[in-house]
Amino acid sequence: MAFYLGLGLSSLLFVAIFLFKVIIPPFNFPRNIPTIPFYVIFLPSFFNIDQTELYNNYLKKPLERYGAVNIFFGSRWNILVSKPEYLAQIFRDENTFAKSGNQKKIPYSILAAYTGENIISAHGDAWRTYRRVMTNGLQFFNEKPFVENIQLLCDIIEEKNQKTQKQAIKVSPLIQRLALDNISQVLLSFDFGTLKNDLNPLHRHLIRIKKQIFDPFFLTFPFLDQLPIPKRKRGFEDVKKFREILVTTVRKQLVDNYKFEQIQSVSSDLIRAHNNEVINYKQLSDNIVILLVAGHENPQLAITTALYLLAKYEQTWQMRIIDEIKHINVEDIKELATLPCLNSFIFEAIRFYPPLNTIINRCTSRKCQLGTDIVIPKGTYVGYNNFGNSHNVASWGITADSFEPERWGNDIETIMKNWKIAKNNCTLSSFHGGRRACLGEKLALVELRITIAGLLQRFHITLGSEWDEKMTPAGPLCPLDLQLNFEPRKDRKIN
Ligand code: HEM
Repeated sequence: MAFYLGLGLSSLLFVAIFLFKVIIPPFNFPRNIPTIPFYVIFLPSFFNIDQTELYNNYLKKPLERYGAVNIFFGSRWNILVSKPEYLAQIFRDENTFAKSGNQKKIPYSILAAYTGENIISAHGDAWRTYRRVMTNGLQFFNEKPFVENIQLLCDIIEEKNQKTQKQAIKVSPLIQRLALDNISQVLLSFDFGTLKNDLNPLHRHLIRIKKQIFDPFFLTFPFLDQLPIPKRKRGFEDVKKFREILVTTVRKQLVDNYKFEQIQSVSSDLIRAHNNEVINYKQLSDNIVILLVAGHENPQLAITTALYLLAKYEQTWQMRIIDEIKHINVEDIKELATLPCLNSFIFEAIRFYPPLNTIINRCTSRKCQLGTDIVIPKGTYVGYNNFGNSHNVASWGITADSFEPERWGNDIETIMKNWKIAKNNCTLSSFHGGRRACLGEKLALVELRITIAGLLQRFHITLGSEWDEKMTPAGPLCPLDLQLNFEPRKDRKIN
């Protein structure tokens, strides 16, 4: 009897401590910024609201007024920032706001097993080494596969149109195939091959892993990955196998074909660094995986969003861009980079719906002060909200919530200058900023330009009539299950 009473009491105590930790931020968290009620982050799991609605209803007011809030996210209390001055300070002071990715934050999770410690998540010497090895290959690449793959995708769309008598097409799976083939060919020296065969085993393996990783319940409570749950155990096995197959494929392509000695690419640079013992096998694998993950997922989100906005503004921006691109060669990436409507549209799409919305992966290495008066204890996770930052009225004026590519300027020089200014003063943080700025920005922009131009030369795009206009409820930001009509253009350009 006494045993059961003791067990009951300790269970109650455990639940009470657990609830206390979830409901109230730690006592040493700043009191001069608002605390978002803990349940807010769970709302999209129970109600049909997307993350832009969640932001507008629960975060916008406090964030725009105070620039920072206490928020419960990913099993812990964090400080979330959206004021450009605070972001600039965080990006500048790498030592105090130290990168601390999933491998440190939730080392026991499937997510951490998947991507490990890589160029995006690492801090200090390891990060500097990765950056030295990988920067060159991420800046100089052969973009030809982007051109070939967009033609393959257009052929698939035409085939689907014929089979389904022009019903609206589900876009996300197609863009995922495009983005995977693009990045594997351009950065990793092999062809994922999903545009030619969407049932290929590596692709099916990846789809399975993505489902396990982005399971909203386990994303919210990652500590559960420590329990012997059969479904999650299978997830760990899947991740292990996928990493092995991926790294073996890349090495085989490069080393067995004796190509890597002659090739200058990010994957051959990584293999050379491994052969020269600059990095070990785990570091090689972690970075190959992150090239595939960041290299396909982020462009996939940005392309999906861009297609949605092209369809939504079909009578204005789509027409203007068609006018610009209808006679040009999609291979001519220099010319694509000079087109005002195409480029201002892409920049506005990335401002309007930043593909990576909430990023919380910095941990304070000492007690510090954000701005003039927000005192943050040591060991606190600090992150930023990109959607909030790029919709902030103080930075973007009263049209912050309107989609207006013209805000970037009318001529390409002004557009490029404004893009740079917005990144430098941190009013736009979609590609991060400072020393840890995204190394794939140039590649992603080239891919977006080629993809949009290639598609618009062959199709007029409209929103599927049945599609419910919603963004994703949590995690990466893009239209949810987007469906579009692709009407073949009569004045199609033959390249
Ligand atoms: C539209 C597409 C993209 C967006 C919006 C984007 C955004 C970002 C963001 C927000 C970060 C900081 C992440 C963090 O702190 O956790 C980042 C870092 C990074 N991104 Fe991208 N990214 C894109 C495409 C790419 C591509 C195609 C690659 C190629 C592999 C890439 C490679 C990287 C790398 C290597 C870093 C780490 C830089 C460092 O910390 O030194 N990104 N990106």
